[in-house]
Amino acid sequence: MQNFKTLKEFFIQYKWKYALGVLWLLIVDLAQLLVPQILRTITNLLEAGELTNQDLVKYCFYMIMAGLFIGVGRYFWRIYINGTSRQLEYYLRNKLFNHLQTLSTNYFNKHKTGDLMAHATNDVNAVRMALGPGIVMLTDAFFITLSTIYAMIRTANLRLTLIALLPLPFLAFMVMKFGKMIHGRFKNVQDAFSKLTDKVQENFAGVRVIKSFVQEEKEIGKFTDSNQHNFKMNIDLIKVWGAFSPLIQFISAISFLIVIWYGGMAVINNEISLGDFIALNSYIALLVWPIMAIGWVINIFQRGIASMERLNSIFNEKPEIVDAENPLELDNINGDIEYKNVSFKYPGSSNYALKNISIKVKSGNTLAIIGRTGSGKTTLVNLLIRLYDIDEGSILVDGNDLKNISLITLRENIGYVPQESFLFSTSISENIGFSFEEEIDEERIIKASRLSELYNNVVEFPQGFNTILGERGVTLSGGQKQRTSIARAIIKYPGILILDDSLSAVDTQTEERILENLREIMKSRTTIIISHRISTIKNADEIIVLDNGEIVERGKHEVLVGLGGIYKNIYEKQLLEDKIQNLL
Ligand SMILES: Nc1ncnc2c1ncn2[C@@H]1O[C@H](COP(=O)(O)OP(=O)(O)OP(=O)(O)O)[C@@H](O)[C@H]1O
Repeated sequence: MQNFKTLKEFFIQYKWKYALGVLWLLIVDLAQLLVPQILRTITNLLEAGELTNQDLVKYCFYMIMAGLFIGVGRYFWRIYINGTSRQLEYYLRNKLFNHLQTLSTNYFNKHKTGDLMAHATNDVNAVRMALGPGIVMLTDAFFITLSTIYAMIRTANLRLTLIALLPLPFLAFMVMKFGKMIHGRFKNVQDAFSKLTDKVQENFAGVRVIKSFVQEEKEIGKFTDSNQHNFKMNIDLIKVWGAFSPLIQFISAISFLIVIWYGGMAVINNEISLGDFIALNSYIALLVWPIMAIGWVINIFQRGIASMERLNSIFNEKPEIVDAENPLELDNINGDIEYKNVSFKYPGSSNYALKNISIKVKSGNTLAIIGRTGSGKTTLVNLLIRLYDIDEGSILVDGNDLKNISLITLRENIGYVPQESFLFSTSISENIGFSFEEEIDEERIIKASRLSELYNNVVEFPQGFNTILGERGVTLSGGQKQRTSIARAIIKYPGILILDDSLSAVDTQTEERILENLREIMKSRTTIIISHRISTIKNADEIIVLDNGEIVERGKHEVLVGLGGIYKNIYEKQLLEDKIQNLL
């Protein structure tokens, strides 16, 4: 039950709805208890030959009224309890999504998307079941059982009631035994489903790679294994569950048998009337449901607790990157950047991704970064947007330690174009205006798209800027996707613009035009360009060459060519490639 503490706020807010629901449920249960009493009276009158037509009409009317009452009552408890549990589902899913949004990138490196999706669907659902239908069954199991036993004792006698209820302790024992097994197997089912979802998600996301490497068969095989495992875990659960339900029914049927046997004998011996016998039978029939419900309740609560445990482990996860105590809220950032002796290892890694990095970039200047793959270029900019925090050295922006600037100020003032252009499945204009909460002028969208040399392409689409992109923007070419990402970053005129290999899919003439446009708007701002192409970075104010996490060369293009090191090497290779290209 400790696990449900996370939902305290919700319970406080909705306690009256739950209370009303339970109240209606109790009223219905009471009305149900009246029916055997009416039957008993009718039978007794019949047996005594005293039942008149008028009595018959009266008792039938009572039965109809009880039925109506039960029907109306059921409607209300469903609205209050099940309706509130749907509200809980909504609340929990929102809470989960909001919390996940606060977590740092590193959390998403460690946890698979499929797993998180399973939490948001299966686990939330299991908690809803526990706190909706579970509560109904718990109330019923408790209240009907007690009140029915009380009514049985009053109708017949203690001895007969006790004999009829003899199988109950055995039932409780079985329920406990099975409950444990069900809990374990249900957890396995949840895990298997997570893995399956993950496999499906990864396959669909990577469908182009799978097809181009002709790996469909292998992937189908892997999926089948995962599906088979999921199936097996479900079967394992069904096996226990399948034995559990009939066993409970069997045990309750024994109670029936006892009532018929001993009750019949009691009628013969004139210990109880025929009406009492009929009522006892009806009570046992009434008891079957709560006895069954005990099993269900245990099962549903076991599942709910297991799922809440899993959800709590996410809720307990703290974001690694957080604001300082009194963070600086700046109106804007000019773009003076300084890295002072920065060294960095990724969490869990023993190798340095960056070693002793010192850089100074003045606002209005362009810094370019080049180097072999894996040399630390992306890491360098990841630190500037605080996707990770550093332990060694410091980074200053406009003279302030990065950690003291509020994350919102920092990120709102940085325009970041990542290496992989991720676009959302909405229109092009919504993708470009992504950083704005309100809808923005078409003029601004057009201007940003002109600056990123995307405009001419988009106007050729029949729907223009309203063109809806498929998942991951498949309706656009690689270069168009990159330029949409650039438009998305520059539309907010950021103090710092970061292009992480963002022109690699654009031809050199277009690239030249984009850089020219950017030079114009970034005059009083800072630009950081990462590239493998010399043509992209040759006009930068400073170029640094990274190798194995260290700056090995730095300076302007001409200086670096003069050094005769890695930069010159890359430059000459690219010149040669261009010459060969021109010859073809
Ligand atoms: N999340 C991570 N966890 C652990 N190590 C990482 C992580 N991301 C990157 N690395 C490692 O850090 C090093 C630098 O990676 P980085 O992405 O900065 O290289 P890069 O120069 O941008 O490469 P590329 O040109 O291929 O984009 C690499 O050795 C890489 O394996």
